[in-house]
Order: sequence, then C-alpha cells, then structure tokens
Amino acid sequence: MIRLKIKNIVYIILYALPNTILSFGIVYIINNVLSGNQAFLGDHMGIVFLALIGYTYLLNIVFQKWLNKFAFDVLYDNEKKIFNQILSAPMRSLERFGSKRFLTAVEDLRTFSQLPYTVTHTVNSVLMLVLCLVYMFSLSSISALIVIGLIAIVAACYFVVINSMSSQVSTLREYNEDYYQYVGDVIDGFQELKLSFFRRTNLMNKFLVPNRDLAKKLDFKISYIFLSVNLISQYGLYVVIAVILFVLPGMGILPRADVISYVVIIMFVSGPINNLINLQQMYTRFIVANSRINRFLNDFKLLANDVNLEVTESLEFESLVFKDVYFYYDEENKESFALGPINLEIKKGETIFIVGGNGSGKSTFINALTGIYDPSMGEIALNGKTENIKGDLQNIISSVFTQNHIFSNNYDNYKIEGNTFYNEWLEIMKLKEVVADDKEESARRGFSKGQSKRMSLIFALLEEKPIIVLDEWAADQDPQFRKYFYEELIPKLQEMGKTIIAVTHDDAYFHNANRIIKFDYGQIVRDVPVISRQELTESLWQ
Ligand SMILES: Nc1ncnc2c1ncn2[C@@H]1O[C@H](COP(=O)(O)OP(=O)(O)OP(=O)(O)O)[C@@H](O)[C@H]1O
Repeated sequence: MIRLKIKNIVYIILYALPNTILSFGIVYIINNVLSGNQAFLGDHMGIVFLALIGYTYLLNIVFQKWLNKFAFDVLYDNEKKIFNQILSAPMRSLERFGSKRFLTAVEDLRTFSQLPYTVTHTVNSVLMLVLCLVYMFSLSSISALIVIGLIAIVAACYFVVINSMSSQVSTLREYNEDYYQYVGDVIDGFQELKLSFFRRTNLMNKFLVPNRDLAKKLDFKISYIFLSVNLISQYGLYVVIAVILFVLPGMGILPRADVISYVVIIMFVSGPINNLINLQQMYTRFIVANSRINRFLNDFKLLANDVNLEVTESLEFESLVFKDVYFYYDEENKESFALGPINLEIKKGETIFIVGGNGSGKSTFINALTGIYDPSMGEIALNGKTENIKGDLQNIISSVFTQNHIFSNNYDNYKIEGNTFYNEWLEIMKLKEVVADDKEESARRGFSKGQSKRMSLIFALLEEKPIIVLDEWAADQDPQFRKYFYEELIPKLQEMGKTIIAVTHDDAYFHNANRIIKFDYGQIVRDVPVISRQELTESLWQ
C-alpha cells in the first residue's frame, strides 16, 4: 500500500542534509561554548545560534507540510480505494472473508495518521545520532567505538524484543476482529439478544469476556514489553554515561577535557535515541497494518469483469438464456451445495414464480441471474449476447432481496421530490398515510418490515428497469396486502411491461404467474406454464 517513490526519497534527502548540518551546528556551538572555547564566546555567536534554530525550524515546517500531504494522500486515497475495492469485490469474497474485514481495514488505515510524526522524528533522530557519533569520533575514536559498542548492545537487546512482538501485535488485531463480530451481532441481533437471557449471558461470558480478557492480557503484555524496553534504553544510557565519566578517563582513553563534550553529546543524543526506540512500536504497528491492508486488498481484489460496470444506455430486454449453468459455493468440495445444471429461457413480459423447499437453491439462482454470483460453469446469454454481459444484466434488473435494505441516502439517479410516479406509487403501496411527504428523509425513516419492503419495491420501480426480481417479497405482508400484491400489483406491473421473476412460497397465488419454475437440490425439477389452477397443482406436486 505504501510505496516510497524516488521523488519521495529525494525530498527526504533534500530535507535531511541541510537539517543535519544545521542541527550539527547547534550541538557544535553548545559544546564549544560549554568548554570555554574563546572563538565561540563572542556576541555574534548568539545571533548565529538563534539563526540556526530559526532555519532548522523553518526547514522542519516545510518538510512537515510535504510529509503531511504524503501521509494524508496515503490515508485518504486508501480509504477511497478500500471502499471501491469492497464495492467492486465479488459477493462471494465478502461472504467468504466476512464483512468485519472491511471494518478492521478501515481501522488499520487510521494508524497511518501517525505517519508524519513518526517519519519526521525518525529522520531527525537518526541524523542527530549519526552527527553526534561523528563528533565523538573526531574527539577520540577509541572512546567513540566503545560508546557505539555499548549503544549497539542496548539497541540489539531492544530489536530482538521488538521483532518478537509483531506476531503478537497481529494476534491482538485478530482478537479485535472477533470483537467487531460480536459488536455486529449486538447491533444486528439486539432483539434476539433481548429475548434470551442465555443468549445474552453466553455471548457475554463465553465469547466477549474471554475475548476481551485475552486481548487485555496481550495488549497489556505488549505495552509492558514496549515500556520495559524503553526503560532499558533510558537506563542503558546512564550506564554509557557512567562508562564515559569513570571508566574511559581512568583507562587514559578519553582526555578529561573531552569528558564534558562526550557527556553533553550523549545527553543531547539521548532524546533522539529514546525517540527511535519509542517510534519502533509505531513501525511495528505500521508494518502490521500495512500487511493486513495489503492482504485485504488482495483478498478483495478487483475482478476484471467487475470493474467499470456502468449504465451506458437504457437497454431493451428480449431474452435471458441459461445454458448448462452451474454454480458452486465451494469449488473444491463437490459434495457441497451446487446449483445446476440450469437450462432455461426467460422471455420479455413473462411473470415467473420460482418455487421450492428451503435450501433448494432459489436465492442462489437469483444471485446467479442478477450477476451477483459468477457461474462456475456454463453460459448466460442476454438478448443473444454471452460476452461481458454482467454490466448489461445489472442495467436491466432491479431487485428487492429477502433482507432488503433502505439506504440512509439516495445513491440512485432518480429524485423522489416532486416525482409524480413516486407519489402515485406511494398511494398504490398504501404508504401515503405513513410517508407524509415526498422528502428523502421521510422515505428513509424507520418502517415496519412489510412497509420497508413496499418502500424498497417503489425504489426498485423508480430505477425503470425492464426486469424486476423479488425474493420472498410478499412474505412480510399482511394477508390482505399479500392478496392485493398477487391479484392487483402483479397485473399492474405486467401492464407496465415488466418481466417479473419472484421467489415465493405462497402456493395459494401460484396461478397468478405465467410460469412456475420449481427447484430441488439446486436443480430445476419443474418448469410449467400456468394454464389452469387445477392443472398447475397436478403438474407441480405430482
Ligand atoms: N453464502 C453461502 N455459502 C455457502 N453455502 C450457502 C450460502 N448461501 C446458501 N448456501 C447453501 O446453498 C443452498 C441453497 O441455499 P438458497 O439460499 O439458495 O436456498 P433457498 O431455496 O433460497 O432457501 P429458502 O427458501 O430457505 O430461502 C443451501 O444448502 C445453503 O446452505
């Protein structure tokens, strides 16, 4: 997800070099003034000193601006990318990997808001460290080597511990993914949870509490280790200072006169070293977040035929033909449920009821028909065309699914305000008293299940597509409205020239279709025209 281009590296170098020289100037002046170097005690040195501070400040501001832009590009562009990816991903990917992956990817991305702070501090700290080491070498190379050796030991201890942490940080994220699943269950299944004491306590005691306890333990362990390691670095520096004060001069390696410079340098560099150590945990988090986002982008990768599915022009519908179409939920496991072979032709203006027992494959068939599932085998021809028809299919079909959803905003191209068709259908759907006006917010308020299905059907009709697919639409309607739907609304939709494909269990109204297709074990076991009610019953159930 994050790739440093040559241009970015050049920017960092352009910032780092002058910043290094200026910062070095600051340390150099401090040291020389402290050691009483006459050349540095004039009045002008104060002005030079302040000027250096001013320049480094300005340089940092300019760099911060560039870095912030880079980080915000990464953050906000990837937010859009992740949204686009999830919207373009095949339904099967979402079903397979779970929608919580989307939530956690969005959260992982937020980690990168810390990127500018982390990078600036890292660059500054590394430079300061390098400069101070160079300065130490210029005073006494052997002492510098010993000090570097000591710092390297402290750093090595640190990195060993940190490296062992990334898998634990990753495990913590997995606990949090499960946690989000429970959050989703509480939001979506609140009623069911309210209804059952056992369900509530089991969710709490067997899932949420163990999950949060494990997460807390691990989070605490990770924070504790990070904290301990940070303390090692701080106290390690005191050890280094002790060596400079008491060991090196005693061994005659470091002249007494240079001890002050060494200590000042070490004190000066302790801030950057601590920074680098503290920032490591940010890098660990970045690495984990980056690899998780890459995994998300990879798992939900765009399928070529899902990209650029756009409405180009309104398309006439003539026929839809399935030729030996199969669909497997699990391609590897041939024992699992399979739809197919499906062979059928749907013609313009037909009213087809899809019937069959639970789990017989009706909804799976609807998903294949609407292009939501790609067939595993076989061919679907729309108006005789078989290549790249997915976009066309979606341009001619509107649908109300079993679990309909009324969006919080109007994401469609129609307007409902002042729309006579909309107002007319509010009357037809007997929603006029429920929805007082034709404002968007009135159409998107809370409804009863049956009312929300009626509203979804109005929205589907507003799309003005020739085929309308309804999955158990009438199941949530009261008996009166259900009768009204089959006996008046369906004929009205037929008059409008719609091709209707409706999944239904309402056998009392099967005769209101032109054709009944019955599924069993994923296959079409009956495909009968409706001639009379009597004949229909015989041909369907015998
Ligand atoms: N997302 C899925 N992943 C794996 N298997 C699935 C998935 N959705 C459905 N199935 C399986 O596919 C089979 C057909 O399910 P489908 O939902 O198409 O049946 P249906 O005829 O619509 O049933 P119902 O009348 O209960 O709505 C079932 O065995 C079901 O378990």
